[in-house]
Amino acid sequence: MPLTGEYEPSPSTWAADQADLYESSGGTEGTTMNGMPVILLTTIGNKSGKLRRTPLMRVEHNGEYAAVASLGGAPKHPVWYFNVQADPHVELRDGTEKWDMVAREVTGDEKAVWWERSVAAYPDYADYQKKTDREIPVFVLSKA
Ligand SMILES: C[C@H](OP(=O)(O)OC[C@@H](O)[C@@H](O)[C@@H](O)Cn1c2nc(=O)[nH]c(=O)c-2cc2ccc(O)cc21)C(=O)N[C@@H](CCC(=O)N[C@@H](CCC(=O)O)C(=O)O)C(=O)O
Repeated sequence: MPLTGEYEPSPSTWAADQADLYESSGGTEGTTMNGMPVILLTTIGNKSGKLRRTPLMRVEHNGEYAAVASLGGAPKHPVWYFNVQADPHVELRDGTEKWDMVAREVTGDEKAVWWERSVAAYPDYADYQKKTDREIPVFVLSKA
């Protein structure tokens, strides 16, 4: 069931601009960063109830995706993390395709497998984790 609600762009304009281009082009533009593939995650704001759209690096394996709450290795989680924690029903756009997904935070061995996949897809994640004592959380998104 697609998420409904009023869309509220992020104040982080570079990300909001990419999210808007990605969505408004139906996934034909705004689909990369530095030449690497990007997906678009839609969540429900856990305080506002508004739709929030967040570009993330694309990490896919057998139809499941990782959502890596890296925020460039900042000391705090990105706030979209708390949206997904509060309501794991999300939407993921990968290019022109879009699905309802259910997110679960992974830990332990499962996280290690998905972290390896994430770093393979986007090596900067390893640098971000070195930058911070915060353990960068990873959600795995499966088709609803
Ligand atoms: C700036 C802030 O954004 P954020 O949710 O913390 O997410 C920060 C970043 O992760 C986000 O900008 C990402 O898109 C950045 N980003 C990546 N961020 C990552 O963490 N990982 C990535 O792999 C990644 C890749 C990427 C690729 C392209 C690109 O353009 C951006 C990319 C934001 O939007 N804040 C809003 C609130 C947003 C929100 O969800 N509010 C909730 C409440 C949240 C709460 O406070 O609990 C609500 O509406 O209820 C505000 O300050 O008004």
